[in-house]
Amino acid sequence: MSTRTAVHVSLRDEAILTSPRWNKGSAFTAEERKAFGLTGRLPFRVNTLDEQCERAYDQLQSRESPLRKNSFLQSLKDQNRVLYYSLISRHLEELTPIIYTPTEAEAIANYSHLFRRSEGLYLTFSNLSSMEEDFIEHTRGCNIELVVCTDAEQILGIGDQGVGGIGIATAKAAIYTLLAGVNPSKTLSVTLDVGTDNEKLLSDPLYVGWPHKRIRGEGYDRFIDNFVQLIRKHYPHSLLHFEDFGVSNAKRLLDLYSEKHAVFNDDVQGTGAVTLATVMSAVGVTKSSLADQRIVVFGAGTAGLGITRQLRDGMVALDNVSVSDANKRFYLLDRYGLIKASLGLDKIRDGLQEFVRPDDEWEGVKTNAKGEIELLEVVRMVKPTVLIGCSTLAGAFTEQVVKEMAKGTERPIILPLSNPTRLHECTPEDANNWTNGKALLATGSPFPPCKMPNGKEYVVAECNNALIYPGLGFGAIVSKARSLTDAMIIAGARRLASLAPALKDPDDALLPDFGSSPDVNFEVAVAVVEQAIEDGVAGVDWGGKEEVRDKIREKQWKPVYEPYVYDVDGEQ
Ligand SMILES: NC(=O)C1=CN([C@@H]2O[C@H](COP(=O)(O)OP(=O)(O)OC[C@H]3O[C@@H](n4cnc5c(N)ncnc54)[C@H](O)[C@@H]3O)[C@@H](O)[C@H]2O)C=CC1
Ligand SMILES: CC(=O)C(=O)O
Ligand SMILES: [Mg+2]
Repeated sequence: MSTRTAVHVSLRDEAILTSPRWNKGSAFTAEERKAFGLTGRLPFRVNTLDEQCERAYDQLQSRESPLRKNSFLQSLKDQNRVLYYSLISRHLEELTPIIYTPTEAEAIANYSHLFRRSEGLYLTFSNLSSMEEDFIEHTRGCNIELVVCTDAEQILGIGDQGVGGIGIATAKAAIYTLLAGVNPSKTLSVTLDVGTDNEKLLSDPLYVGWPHKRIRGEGYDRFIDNFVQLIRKHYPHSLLHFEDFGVSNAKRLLDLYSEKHAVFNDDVQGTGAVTLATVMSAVGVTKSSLADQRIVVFGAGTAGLGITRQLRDGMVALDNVSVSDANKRFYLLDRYGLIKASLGLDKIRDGLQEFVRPDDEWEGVKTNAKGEIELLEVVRMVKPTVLIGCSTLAGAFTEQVVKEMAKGTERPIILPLSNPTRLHECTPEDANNWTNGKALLATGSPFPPCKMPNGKEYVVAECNNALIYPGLGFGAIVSKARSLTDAMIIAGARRLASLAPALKDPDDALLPDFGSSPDVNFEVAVAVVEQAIEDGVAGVDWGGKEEVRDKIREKQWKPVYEPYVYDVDGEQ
């Protein structure tokens, strides 16, 4: 007999079997079958969750392509939530790339053709007048703690995906549950459908989103503001996570709302934090400090700027250098080559000004026909110790660039972070070969280990924000923090860096593997809560460090079946 307290549930019969939240399928016990009118609706045998996972895993294996596995898992999620999370938790390293990058990018790009049933909340620009009603209808009876939203303008590295963006919101929310233990019933995934500029989608007769050019300017701002005000009104203590907004909106919206609500932009802050941890781990191997690095960032968009600012803030906080000295350690490039003063205001986006290089520093340096200074020249001149790619330009880190970098530094730190896999600036294997195994590497999507010249394998760390954002967000949620402060983010990054295998063995990976990401995110959440309490922004008053750990553990949702009793006034 189970000693767990039974949950009171009011759904019966077909309604409970078709509710992904409550359905247990063949695992309903004999008593539950009787109480919920299921005896004749299920085959005789009562399965355990272990048996169900074994069967589901076999079924999954019969699908060959990653995309088919992705849609199988999506169906499973629609049928039985506990089974979905339990199955993935048991095969985390194998199945995360199926439900997240890289496969989810393919699922999103084909969203309208794969569409079977709704997931999350679709708020459409043309239905602005019913936004609140739609919102209330969808969230009735829920106690939402986390909202993940996207406007889908820059999904991973594949650009504008219109309504298909719901796929990244739900994938990011699922990762919160898998890696941090956020209760899936308390999360809301939202796509803000403001149209799309993706011509392929607009001309597709099967496109299920709003077939309209993307709304920009005042209309867009009003729509987003309506949405944010709804969240503030109905769920004032929730965390609002922005994902894959375009470069002209991501940082702007974060700044606009950060004083008013607990907001988090994953591409800016999550990517910044995981990259800070990676570089901290790498400088541990090279026995130098953050502030000693010369850092080239290729692709100065949302992620590029988020990474740059976070590394800069890390230098200031941890190495005690001034902001202006720290700014000088960075060299940013975008479509127009090196970002230098003479590029002019139209080519230098807001937020980049602090990192613009003076022209006189580059006198005499070779330019291309358009007068731009390209990556190879920058590498020649700067002799960077760190090279980061977030440009979506596959192959940008050529053999020549990487070899040039290796001439100027003993252990080049190279992070091709663009997703999905096919968009990486170089493969780790190439970077490893071109540097005779000297490069310290991490990538945005998973890659197999590289063979070192001495025959050993080098495990390539996955520098993906998923290694840290679930812990950052969960820490903010459980501490009831009014905001996710810079200090909380740095605390999370430091905790992640402290868990790097390379700390113990310099030939090992720069970050822990995804198999251990639940433990890693737990530690990140602990660091975030401790910092929130120290900074006085937490809404809880937990005493010692052990209490923080116990409370976080208590609040984690786990994919296990709770016993149910039928109750006409129970949950639904
Ligand atoms: N590993 C991770 O955790 C993360 C990886 N990313 C990846 O980073 C990439 C960029 O994402 P966002 O910053 O959100 O996009 P974004 O569109 O804001 O930034 C991309 C930047 O690269 C620039 N760019 C494009 N072509 C270029 C070229 N030929 N040369 C130089 N610069 C060029 C663009 O002008 C833009 O400024 C994507 O592939 C995304 O998947 C983003 C967030 C997290
Ligand atoms: C990982 C992620 O957030 C991105 O590639 O956009
Ligand atoms: Mg993203």
